[in-house]
Amino acid sequence: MLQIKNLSFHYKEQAILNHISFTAKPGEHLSIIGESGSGKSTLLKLLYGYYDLPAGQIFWKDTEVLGPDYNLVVGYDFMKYVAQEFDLMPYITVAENIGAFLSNFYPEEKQARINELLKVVELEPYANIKVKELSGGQKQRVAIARAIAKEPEILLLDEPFSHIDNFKKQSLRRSLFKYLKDHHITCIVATHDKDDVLSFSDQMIVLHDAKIMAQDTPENLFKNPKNKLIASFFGEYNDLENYGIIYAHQLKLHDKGSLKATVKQNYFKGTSYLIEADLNGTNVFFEHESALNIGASISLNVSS
Ligand SMILES: Nc1ncnc2c1ncn2[C@@H]1O[C@H](COP(=O)(O)OP(=O)(O)OP(=O)(O)O)[C@@H](O)[C@H]1O
Repeated sequence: MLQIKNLSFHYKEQAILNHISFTAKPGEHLSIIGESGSGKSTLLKLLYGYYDLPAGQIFWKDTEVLGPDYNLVVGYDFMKYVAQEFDLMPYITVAENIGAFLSNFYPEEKQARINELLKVVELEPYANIKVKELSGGQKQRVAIARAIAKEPEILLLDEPFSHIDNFKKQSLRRSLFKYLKDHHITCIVATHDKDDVLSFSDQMIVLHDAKIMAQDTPENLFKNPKNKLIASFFGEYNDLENYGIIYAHQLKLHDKGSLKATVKQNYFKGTSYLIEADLNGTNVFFEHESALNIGASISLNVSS
């Protein structure tokens, strides 16, 4: 079990993290979300032992994670960290980078393991290309493969797909998170992307004002967002008098709807349109299968 006990941290005077406590079980997948600057990366670095803790403790099983005051070399064998800036060896190939920390004792096993990892991150065609010739997204995939090469017990991922295009992102996400679950690797992900969280995380932590503002399953937080910050992570929403937070997909055009509004703008979203309308002087957003005439008077209903 990963245990974070009453952790506080500051770079200068201002607290970045204040009295943070949570746990993650072996094999569990936990996401950390929060606005830019809320301390997600700092928290991952602290979990990795990158800084000394002014207050609080971090344990993995019986081992206390300690910072550079206690460890000559930052980090522990049971844990790997893929930072936003990945640190690869540019003049050797993708396969050599992935295998850099694997034992040379059994060359065939080593090659099989490299091939398996190339498959997980979908980089088989690039095995023999030098890393300096790769794009940012390809480098990010090499960094992920190298981090899981020696099967860590915990993997810390900071915005793991931020450099990866939408063509690859969906299948890569499924492939990596399935691999981690199958191998019982605890995974802590800092992310801005709801798609990293909704289908894959067991728990989700929302950081705000240096504290944990909410912690629950993604499904519970999605279905009952207790404030606008949480709702905004999941999508377009409205804060309606008498109703509270209502996502755009919950507000529907309805002949007998009690909310009278005027269409202001249509935004094509692929599977539907996001319609912006004026409701008593307030902008509201709802989804609809087609665009509506600007200026049209409409009635809306809230559906569950
Ligand atoms: N090395 C540092 N020295 C001083 N302040 C820092 C340092 N690293 C981060 N900070 C500050 O700490 C706060 C938290 O930064 P952090 O990178 O942890 O946020 P984040 O939630 O990961 O942001 P983002 O989503 O933009 O990556 C920010 O205000 C940032 O400016």
